[in-house]
Amino acid sequence: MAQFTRVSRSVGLITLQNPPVNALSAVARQGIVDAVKRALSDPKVKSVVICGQNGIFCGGADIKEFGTNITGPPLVPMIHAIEASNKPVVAAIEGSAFGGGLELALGCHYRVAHSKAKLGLTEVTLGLLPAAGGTQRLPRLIGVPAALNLITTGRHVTAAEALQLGIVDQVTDHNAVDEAVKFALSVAGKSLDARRISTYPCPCPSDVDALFEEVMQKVRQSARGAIAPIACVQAVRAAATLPYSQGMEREQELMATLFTSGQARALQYCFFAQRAVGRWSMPSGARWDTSKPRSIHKAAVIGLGTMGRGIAVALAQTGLSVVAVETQEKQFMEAKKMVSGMMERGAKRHGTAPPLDKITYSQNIQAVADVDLVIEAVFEDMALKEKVFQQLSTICKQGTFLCTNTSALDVDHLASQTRNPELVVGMHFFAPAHVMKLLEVVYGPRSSPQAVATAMQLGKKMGKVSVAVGNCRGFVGNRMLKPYLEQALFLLEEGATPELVDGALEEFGFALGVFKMSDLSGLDVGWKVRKGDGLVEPGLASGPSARIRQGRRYSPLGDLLCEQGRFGQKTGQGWYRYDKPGSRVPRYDPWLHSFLEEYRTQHGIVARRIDQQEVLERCLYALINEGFRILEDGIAAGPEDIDIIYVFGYSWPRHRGGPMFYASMVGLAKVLERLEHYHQAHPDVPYMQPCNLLRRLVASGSPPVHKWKEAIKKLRSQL
Ligand SMILES: C/C=C(\C)C(=O)SCCNC(=O)CCNC(=O)[C@H](O)C(C)(C)COP(=O)(O)OP(=O)(O)OC[C@H]1O[C@@H](n2cnc3c(N)ncnc32)[C@H](O)[C@@H]1OP(=O)(O)O
Repeated sequence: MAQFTRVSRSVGLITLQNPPVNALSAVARQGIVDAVKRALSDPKVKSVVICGQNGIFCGGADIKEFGTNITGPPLVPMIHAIEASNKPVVAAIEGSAFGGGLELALGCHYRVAHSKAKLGLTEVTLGLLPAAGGTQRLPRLIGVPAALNLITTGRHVTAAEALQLGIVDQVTDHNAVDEAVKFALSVAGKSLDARRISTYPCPCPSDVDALFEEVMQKVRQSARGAIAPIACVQAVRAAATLPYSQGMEREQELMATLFTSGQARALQYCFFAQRAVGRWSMPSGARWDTSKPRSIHKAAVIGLGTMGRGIAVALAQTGLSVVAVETQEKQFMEAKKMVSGMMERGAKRHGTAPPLDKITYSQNIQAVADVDLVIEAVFEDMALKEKVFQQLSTICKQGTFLCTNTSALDVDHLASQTRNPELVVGMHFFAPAHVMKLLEVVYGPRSSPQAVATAMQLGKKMGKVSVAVGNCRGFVGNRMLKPYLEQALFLLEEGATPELVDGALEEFGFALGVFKMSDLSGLDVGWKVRKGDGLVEPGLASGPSARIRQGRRYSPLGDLLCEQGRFGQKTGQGWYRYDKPGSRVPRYDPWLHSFLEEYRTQHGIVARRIDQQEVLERCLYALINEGFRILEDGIAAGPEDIDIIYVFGYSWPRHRGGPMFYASMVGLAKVLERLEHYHQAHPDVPYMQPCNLLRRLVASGSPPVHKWKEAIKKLRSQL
């Protein structure tokens, strides 16, 4: 797992060999310890280079080992032995040096990086801290403020930035291992006294307390309840205030509390879940590894509203030729200006040229005749979309994939409007489409595996986390959101306030509570959908039927607000009030509170005290129960798919691992018991009735989340 060879006569070359990312597994660590010993004891070796095979230095500790009985030599003494060596050791960094990989490099006396390499102390993203000396060495090397930034965010830096910060000594466009060997030859025999980072004093600003207080406040705010970033600040503080050996003790102490925490488990689950969703499968048996995608060179976007503009930008930024079609004159002119502005701002941020020439605009749908793939992004109206699909089916060349960016509508019905329904899939982007990472790829019963594979691959190329899901109203994300939103409204009816509900959800870790989020998205969006579904009945201000639709409990609160022209941020009033239309800071609105009181009186509801726990249980368990139904229906292939959709598309706090992982952490029996309780209390809310799959999982001993897929398969075969 680490090969030792002698090169250029006197350089000991140690190559990490643990594909695919040269992670520091027990065997790899043993290999390094053995190879270092060999290099140090070989009198012909005057200096040493450590590199990784296949163009990647090291992806850090082996995450798969966490939670198991870890054997083999620990990282800290291994890195100390390298630093203490009396022969110079040079790290040759190609590809990635992340987490323990960068900590290993910081134990070396010199670092040479390829210009395309990326470096980072990424442990915080896994709920940990850089506990192989990273929190103690990095601040000594680059100073406290820069180290805090890297360690608390886990962000990746380019080789150029690493050079600027002083993390690496040389950057090369040539072969980094060859350059490191040359470097090692040049430093052989030189004193290493000034090269051991652990011996450096930590450069510190004069007012350490003030600095750390300020940083801690900022980190707490952005952490949304995650504990690892806080522990990272505490560990760096130890570097700034204690001698190295005591700092190391503090690092280990803090790590011990993180290592076994539920948050670390959740974040590590997300790491693997994110990769697992790429290995998609369909109920037909079609899979990622047996379905060949087609290359897309030219794509079209139909409809340049908010979504269409974002999609066009995202496609152009991927390097594709894009035909952007908008038939309405006013929208066409406005969209052209907006799209160019979005690309220019994006390019400025990345220091690149805006890909303006990648997009051609047209007001005529005939312009899409020769594209490989179309993404329809017209208004969310089935009749309009039907018409567009009928046109596309006759205009486009043979074999063009036809995709719809719908957030809820029936993809199979749209496929039925075309000559080749197998070429039709849904591509559900999230707003703003050029920024948000999530893409739901929706397959209908007639979508071909190739169409799904192509949309999944295109999503990946666009930098999206793509999840393949089945076709049903709202797919996965929005279908689960519906009971969540409804519960929030019912809670208001019963005595809660928007502030109370949002406060509970934000404390849980959501960036925005449900009412702030609705104000941001626009209340009119849901109103329009409810009108389309025949749920809005303006005449029914009171009486028992005012709060019942289709035999189920219904809350008209949202409709009543919309009737008042309160659409949220855009009108300056919604569940909160805003200083002016378009303002973003929600403020307490006395009008809304009187309105709620009047509403309750009108409907004979006596407000009761509702606590945060009830808010969380009702909103989250309703959403989770729908998640189980989605699994039962085969709309999502596994809990990982649902969790990744929620983490990337709905700001579910990553350190809680997604709704299905969260349910497994709470305990399925407890979720079942609470759902039963709430269903008994609210029998007119059918979706609170615990789903059969949940009952069966509990009956089969509540297997851990990574075993659900298998358990579901078994349960299905028993039916
Ligand atoms: C204390 C804690 C310490 C000291 C640590 O070091 S914690 C680990 C810190 N390391 C990281 O955070 C890096 C994690 N890995 C990545 O960011 C990326 O994998 C990569 C940039 C290194 C490579 O990216 P890419 O080429 O796109 O490949 P994938 O991400 O798809 O990964 C390929 C497979 O390798 C598995 N993998 C990646 N890193 C590790 C790791 N550190 N330990 C174990 N396995 C790892 C990854 O899961 C993929 O496998 P599958 O899941 O697809 O089976």
